[in-house]
Amino acid sequence: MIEMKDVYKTYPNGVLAINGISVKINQGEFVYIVGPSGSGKSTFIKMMYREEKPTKGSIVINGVSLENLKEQEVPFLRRKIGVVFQDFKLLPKLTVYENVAFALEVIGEPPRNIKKRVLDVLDLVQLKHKARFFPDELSGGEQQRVSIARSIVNNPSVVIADEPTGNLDPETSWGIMRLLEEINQRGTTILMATHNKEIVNTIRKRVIAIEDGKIVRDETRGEYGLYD
Ligand SMILES: Nc1ncnc2c1ncn2[C@@H]1O[C@H](COP(=O)(O)OP(=O)(O)OP(=O)(O)O)[C@@H](O)[C@H]1O
Repeated sequence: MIEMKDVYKTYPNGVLAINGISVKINQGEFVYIVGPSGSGKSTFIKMMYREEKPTKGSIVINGVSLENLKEQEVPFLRRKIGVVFQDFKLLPKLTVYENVAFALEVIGEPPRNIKKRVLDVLDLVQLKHKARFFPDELSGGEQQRVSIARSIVNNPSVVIADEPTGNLDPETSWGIMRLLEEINQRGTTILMATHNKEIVNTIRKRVIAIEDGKIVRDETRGEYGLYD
């Protein structure tokens, strides 16, 4: 479970990005985070994987309080949380296989476990046949599937996706959604910040809407709302 209590975030330049958020997200939920541009969606999710720290308030993920987490413990948190970005963030000089394997190597996974695990997740995202390709030899949708494979290769309990379909055409975006739903059906919590109205209104899930750094709406089977 993810629990935020009275969280505030002011950036060093004085911008108040999160203005008092409390929320609970249960294991296995699929949650869309929506809201206008600049409303605080990315800041909200960045605090969950400790890319940003709250100025005030507490965040507890699966019983681990992020407040008391020491810098050297952050990699342990990142094992429990997979992250997917709009611009994929693959390493250009590594192959598809190596990009995914790297996520296991950095956490010291024994080499004998790595090969099977990487091939299993590449199979899940249907890219086993492109394991030796480099990122610039793949389409945008394929690159996003590699980045999703990388995000789940450690078996995290949560996957956080910041506009995962933002750079993709509509048809490719539906494919990415099917994959995220499949991962969710295996028990992984998914948090997805998105501007994709059509997806939110078609694949209905919990919707948390953020405006001016506050939650203004939290609905079990919500709609996108009137944002651009
Ligand atoms: N690193 C930073 N330093 C200072 N201000 C920041 C930083 N990151 C974000 N902000 C500001 O915090 C506010 C919230 O930004 P955030 O990126 O969380 O919004 P968002 O809802 O994700 O927007 P978008 O939908 O455009 O991605 C904005 O006013 C933004 O300018």
